Amino acid sequence: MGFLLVLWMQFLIALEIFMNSQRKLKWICILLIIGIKLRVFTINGSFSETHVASWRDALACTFIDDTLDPEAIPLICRKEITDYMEYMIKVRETISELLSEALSISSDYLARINCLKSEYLTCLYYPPCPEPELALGTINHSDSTFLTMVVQDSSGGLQVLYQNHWVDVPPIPGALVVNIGDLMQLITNDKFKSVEHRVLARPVGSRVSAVCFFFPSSECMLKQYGPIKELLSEKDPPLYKSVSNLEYMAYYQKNVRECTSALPHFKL
Ligand SMILES: O=C(O)CCC(=O)C(=O)O
Ligand SMILES: [Fe+2]
Repeated sequence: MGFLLVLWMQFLIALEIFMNSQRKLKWICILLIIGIKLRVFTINGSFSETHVASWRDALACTFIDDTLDPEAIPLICRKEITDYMEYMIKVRETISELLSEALSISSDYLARINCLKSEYLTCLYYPPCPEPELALGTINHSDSTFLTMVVQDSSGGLQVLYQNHWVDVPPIPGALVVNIGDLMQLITNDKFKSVEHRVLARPVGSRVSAVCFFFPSSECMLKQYGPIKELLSEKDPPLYKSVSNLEYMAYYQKNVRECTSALPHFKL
C-alpha cells in the first residue's frame, strides 16, 4: 500500500505540473490532436444553451492491447504514466476475476472475451471555476466503456446518482474508484449497473484525477458483445441487442449531447 500511495502521489503531482505547464496551449485550442496516440484537450461539451459545460482539461492516451510507445507520452510525466499503467493492468486482472466470480461464471470469463484488454487513460485537470453554479467539472454521464478505474486527489467533488440523489464519493488515500461501464451492464444483462456520475466545479483550488477506461483488444473491436449466455434463462431473458465496441462508441459520440447514456438505444 505504501508503494501504491507513493506511485499515485508522484503520478498526480506530475500530472498537475504538466497540466499547468500547458496552460497557454490549453486555452488557445479546444482540441489539439498530437498524432492519434496522445491528445491534449479542453472539453467544454456542447455550447448549446440547454447544456452545462465541463470545466476541465485533459491529457489522454490510448493503450491498444495494453501497449503504447512510451515516446508518445510527454517526458515530464512519461515514467509516472508508464508505471501507473503497469499497475492498472495488474489490478485489472484481479478485478476481472472478482467480477466474473460475482457473476457466478468461470473466473477467467471476462479475461477470455477480451473486453478489458485496451485502455484509454484520461488525466484530468479541473481549474478553479469563476462561476461554478453555471458549470460542472464533468457533466452527468455514465461511462460508455466496459470498466473504469479512477484515482482522484484529495479535493473531492465526484458524485454518483443513487436513488435520485447525488451522493459524494469521498477521496480515500490509496483507494481506487471502480465504475461499471454501459457495455458491462449490457453483457451482464443488468446484473451490474453502470452508474450515472459527475464532478462538481469549484471556485477555488484545482483538482486532478486519472480515469482509466477499459475496452476490448484490437482484434475484438468489431466483435459483437451481447448478454452473456450463462446469465440468461427463461426467467432472465436478454434485455439488450448485441453490439460491437466500435458501433456502441459511434452511437454514443453522435448522441451524447441528448442523453447521459447510449444504453437505452440498445434495449430489446
Ligand atoms: O474526474 C473524475 O473523478 C471522474 C471523471 C469521469 O467520470 C470521466 O471522465 O468519465
Ligand atoms: Fe465517468
